[in-house]
Amino acid sequence: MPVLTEESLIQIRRDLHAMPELALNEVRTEAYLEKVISGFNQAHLTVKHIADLPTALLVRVAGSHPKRTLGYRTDIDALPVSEKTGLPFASKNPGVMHACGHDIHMTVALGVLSYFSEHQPTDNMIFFFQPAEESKNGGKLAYELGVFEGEWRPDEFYGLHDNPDLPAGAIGCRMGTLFAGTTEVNIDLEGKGGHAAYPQDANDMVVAAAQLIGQVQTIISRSIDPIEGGVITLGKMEAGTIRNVIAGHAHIEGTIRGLTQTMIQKIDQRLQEVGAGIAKSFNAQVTVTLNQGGYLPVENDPELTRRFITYMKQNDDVTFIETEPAMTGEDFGYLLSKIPGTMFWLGVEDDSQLHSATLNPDESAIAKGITGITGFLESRMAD
Ligand SMILES: CC(=O)N[C@@H](CCC[C@H](N)C(=O)O)C(=O)O
Repeated sequence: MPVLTEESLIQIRRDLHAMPELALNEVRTEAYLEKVISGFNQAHLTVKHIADLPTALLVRVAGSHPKRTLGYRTDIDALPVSEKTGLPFASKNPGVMHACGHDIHMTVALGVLSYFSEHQPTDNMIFFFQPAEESKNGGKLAYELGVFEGEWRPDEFYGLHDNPDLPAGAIGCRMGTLFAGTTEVNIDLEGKGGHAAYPQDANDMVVAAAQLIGQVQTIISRSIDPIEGGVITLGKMEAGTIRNVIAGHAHIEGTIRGLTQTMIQKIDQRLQEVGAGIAKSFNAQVTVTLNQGGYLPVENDPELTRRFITYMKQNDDVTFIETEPAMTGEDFGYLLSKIPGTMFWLGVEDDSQLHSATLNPDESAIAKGITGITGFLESRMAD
């Protein structure tokens, strides 16, 4: 059985791109991945399912002379974004899109796995196809279900994220913190609805929500050290039903970003305080619900990351770029808080940003990524 060709990798990526599924609903995606893997040389492979996390998939490759177990993780979920790329292989699932490039991530993981299914590694390997990265903490769920126990526990964990700002196929990484930690924010404002003509008898939650949003935007600019920085984005708001009814309820969803836990906790606290202030001044009930889940800052392990960067810099086939920390979040941060490892970027050069309806990653990154990653993992096994 040959290792996946560049042509078949592109086809796999396009198939996956056309069938995006949301967090914890990746049923067809999981089945597709399993079908592709069933075509690999099975001599040293063991597949594992998790009853309580049915869209997750793990594959163990038994090493010939194992000194350790190397883990490689890819996320598999998509986003509630309506695709506007116009590509022939665009999403066939309306309102859902691989707008964060997890189709590229999965294809690279399959390429690396197919290589090691043909070239038995010396160390053991665990490939983790993880559901629910964009929300619902799939990495943390898996860890807490005891998935990484016994022979399924990696000693080191590696994973990538695609990056449209880097040249296609380039590897980006840094020592220390690569990605921010995040807190998911839900805010419910409860007042009293009424007739548009009689505001004196109602308690308008559209006005209260507008004030709250304005005040929230002062948290970063007035309460946070600008050298450290942070982000609050309120990405969704719902209130009211019709123009001439005063809304008695408003709902807001957002996300907080900070590069340290201390910073995230400070922003969390200020948000609670602003919510309490709005509740008081509008005589309303304001419930601020914060959930960090597994989205801890992504902290690269010093020694493993030094080895990773050294390998990538010395490899003539790899364009390596030292990157700054990013305010993107990743629940791989949770897994790296339990198991040392390295997260890195794979360049996919595109004008559109991650989470954009027009994201169109450069597919030439796939083969280059696989070459760099398999080379690094083999060099790690030789240590
Ligand atoms: C790489 C990336 O875009 N990741 C997502 C992770 C979501 C974090 C969490 N659900 C939140 O929204 O707070 C991101 O939005 O950065």
